[in-house]
Amino acid sequence: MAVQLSSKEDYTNLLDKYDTWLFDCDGVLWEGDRLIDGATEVLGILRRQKKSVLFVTNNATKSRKNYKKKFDKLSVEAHVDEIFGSAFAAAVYISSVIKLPKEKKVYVIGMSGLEEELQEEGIVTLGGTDPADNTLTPFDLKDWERDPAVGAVLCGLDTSVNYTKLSKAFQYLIKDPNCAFLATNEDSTYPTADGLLPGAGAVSAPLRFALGKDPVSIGKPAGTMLECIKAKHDFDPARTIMVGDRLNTDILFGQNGGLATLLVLTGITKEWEVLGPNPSPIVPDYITNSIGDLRCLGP
Ligand SMILES: O=C(O)[C@H](O)[C@H](O)COP(=O)(O)O
Ligand SMILES: [Mg+2]
Repeated sequence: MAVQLSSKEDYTNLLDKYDTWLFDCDGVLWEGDRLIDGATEVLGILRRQKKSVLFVTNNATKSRKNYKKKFDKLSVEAHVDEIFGSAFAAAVYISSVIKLPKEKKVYVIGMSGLEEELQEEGIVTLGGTDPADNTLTPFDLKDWERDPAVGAVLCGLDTSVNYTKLSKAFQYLIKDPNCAFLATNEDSTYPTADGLLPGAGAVSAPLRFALGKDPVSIGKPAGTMLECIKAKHDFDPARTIMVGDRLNTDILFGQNGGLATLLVLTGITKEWEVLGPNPSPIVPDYITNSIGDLRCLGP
């Protein structure tokens, strides 16, 4: 059963128990460009208490450098080495886990941040923000020449997804049985400042349906991102807590990694999903309304 945090003593105990705090971003620190009330103060409190603060987002629309600019714009202290996104994890996965040969290319359904992380890892990309792929002109297969060098299709949140991109990705995956089908993450929805929108999982869903198979999903709850974090930061899983808003990504990611988990209710998950009447089988260690509740630990 999740421990519902409410008193200053509850939050103080959490502060004493955990040295490393992993924060999900969308729905925990912000919704779109709107900061969650108190988030900046609480991050400041944790840093003053000499806690390690890391950011772990499934949002593949931005590279780590882009996220650093977003943090700066929102006046939230963050260092690029503290930021881990599924775009970065996907680049590491392709280069270091499946070790895609350098002569192979990746067809991308995704945005510039994803392309940037892949290209920084030395991976040649097709699709993505290429104007030839960002068109509503009907796709005509006889006018298109498949690039045989494509060895993987990677899907991330793409707010410009279209039939041309889906068709090219589909062709790459049915014509070459060795072409890897990858997704940065499979979040069903995306919490913006003005409400829910379809998430990255809804972008790859047409391909899953047309192909009759699922992609390898690299983001939370998969362990790839935690492996990326371990490669850069020393931390004790027993004294590390993952703070998230989605049970089947953030909380499961924490549990898979042997971390403590704190669910906040400022994003996707609603209280009844944890407390009943029909609770999820994924049960966080702790639950609180907002990360802002930890302000009581200030100044
Ligand atoms: O659709 C998506 O990609 C996700 O909703 C979104 O970007 C999740 O980001 P996170 O909550 O992991 O920061
Ligand atoms: Mg989130």
